[in-house]
Amino acid sequence: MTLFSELPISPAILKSIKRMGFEEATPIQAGTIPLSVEGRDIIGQAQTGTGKTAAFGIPMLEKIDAKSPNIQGLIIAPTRELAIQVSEELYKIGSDKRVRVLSVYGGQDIQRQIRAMKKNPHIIVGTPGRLLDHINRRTLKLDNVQTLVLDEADEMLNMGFIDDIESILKNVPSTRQTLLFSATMPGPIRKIAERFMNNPETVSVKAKEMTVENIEQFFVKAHEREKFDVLSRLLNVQSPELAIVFGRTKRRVDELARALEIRGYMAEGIHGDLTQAKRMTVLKKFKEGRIDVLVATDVAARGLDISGVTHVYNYDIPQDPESYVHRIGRTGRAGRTGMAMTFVTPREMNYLRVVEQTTKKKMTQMSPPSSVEALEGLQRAAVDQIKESLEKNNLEEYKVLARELMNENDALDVIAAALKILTKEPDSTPVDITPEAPHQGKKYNKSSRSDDKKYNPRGSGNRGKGGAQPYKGRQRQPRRPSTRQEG
Ligand SMILES: Nc1ncnc2c1ncn2[C@@H]1O[C@H](COP(=O)(O)OP(=O)(O)OP(=O)(O)O)[C@@H](O)[C@H]1O
Ligand SMILES: [Mg+2]
Repeated sequence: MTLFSELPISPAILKSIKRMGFEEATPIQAGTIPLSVEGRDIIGQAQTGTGKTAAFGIPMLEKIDAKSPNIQGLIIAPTRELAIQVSEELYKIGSDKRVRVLSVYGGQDIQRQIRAMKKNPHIIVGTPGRLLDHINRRTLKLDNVQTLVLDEADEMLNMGFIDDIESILKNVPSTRQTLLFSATMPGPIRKIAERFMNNPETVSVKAKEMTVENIEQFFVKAHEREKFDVLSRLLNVQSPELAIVFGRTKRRVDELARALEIRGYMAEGIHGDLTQAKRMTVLKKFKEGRIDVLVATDVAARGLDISGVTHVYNYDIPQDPESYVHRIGRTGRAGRTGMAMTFVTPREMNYLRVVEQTTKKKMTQMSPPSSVEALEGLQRAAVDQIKESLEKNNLEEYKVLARELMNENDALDVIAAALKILTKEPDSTPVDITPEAPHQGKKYNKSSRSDDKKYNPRGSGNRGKGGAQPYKGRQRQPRRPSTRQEG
């Protein structure tokens, strides 16, 4: 156990960390902060939700000269929401030191960002596309950058992003310190990473499994046509506080969100084709609990830290084992517990085993709940509501009427009636979901991209993305034209 006070951290930053409620450093923080403060290049790998942001953020903030007007730190993140989140966390850690942090990302007014740039931020957190845009407009000067971080490094160095990263790096001094962090770091990507680094030290928090122990992992066998009913029943039985449902394509996400809404769930979708304003409102509503099911593509798989996510459902099995690790890692963060359910069609069973081999963790088979169990789940939720109300103990105004009901009826009947009214009985309104072809595990290839990435003409990694076609056996999916890259 290491306390933050035992690490080489200055008083101003310690003060901010303390205010955030952190006392003990997590293993990745204890393992990398001293090395990083010394100036070493680091590849840091540790499980999801174990504090990698502060692990790279604290040493970067340590080195900032808050009196200088220059940009001294650059962090590149794969999605806009993650760039925002990382900049918020760094702002908090650096607030007593008065470090200025700015996030720049696509979908936001560029003029506004240019104005913000004139206020001399010390640290920029950005997505690759928008960073390049600023570099090309000469509105971003990176010659004084001393620390560079690639958050979700393996994703950033994957085919879809590598060219942009290389172009950005040409504008950063080669004397910089480079820090790469992720929960996953496949071998071939580590090789690419080393090209950008100077004698890097790898700090990998040793764990038996790649996934976090306190996430219970299940798989549910279901045919494509059964998946939606299985999902509704699971939601009814498990009544998550907040749940994320991952689907393979944007269309899938739209259809699922709509279908869940029709069946009476508070659900909305998020994916790369929505406007940035919409993406942000959906995420805000989810964080505030105004919706409790977020349906998402892999755009929400990496890095997002939303407290209260108790359940992750992989409605479609992820494209690669890394995506599995990151998706389920949206729950079970910072020591909390969580549950992950992966839907698998009979033909995807072999691929499920590939995922298990990579994560070194077996998933437990769960049988889909019956309609009776689903109803019981909903009834239990109603009972919980009553118990909660009893605890609040503010029922005085209802007691006169309650007494009246009890005088005229049997008490058990009265309670049963109240329960029946409170129970949100299962809804079977028909919904329309276009079937997807199964994941073709055998042809599994590391260059598989999530739907929000640039189309990669070199790889064969576009399987499963032509989900618009009704399932026609083993037919190859049509090639998908280039999609806009996250900017
Ligand atoms: N030392 C600490 N003590 C308590 N909480 C912490 C500590 N460090 C970080 N946290 C909190 O833990 C949560 C997860 O941290 P963070 O998002 O940095 O994880 P991560 O390792 O980057 O995960 P991912 O791989 O999913 O990106 C955050 O809410 C963060 O504020
Ligand atoms: Mg992270």
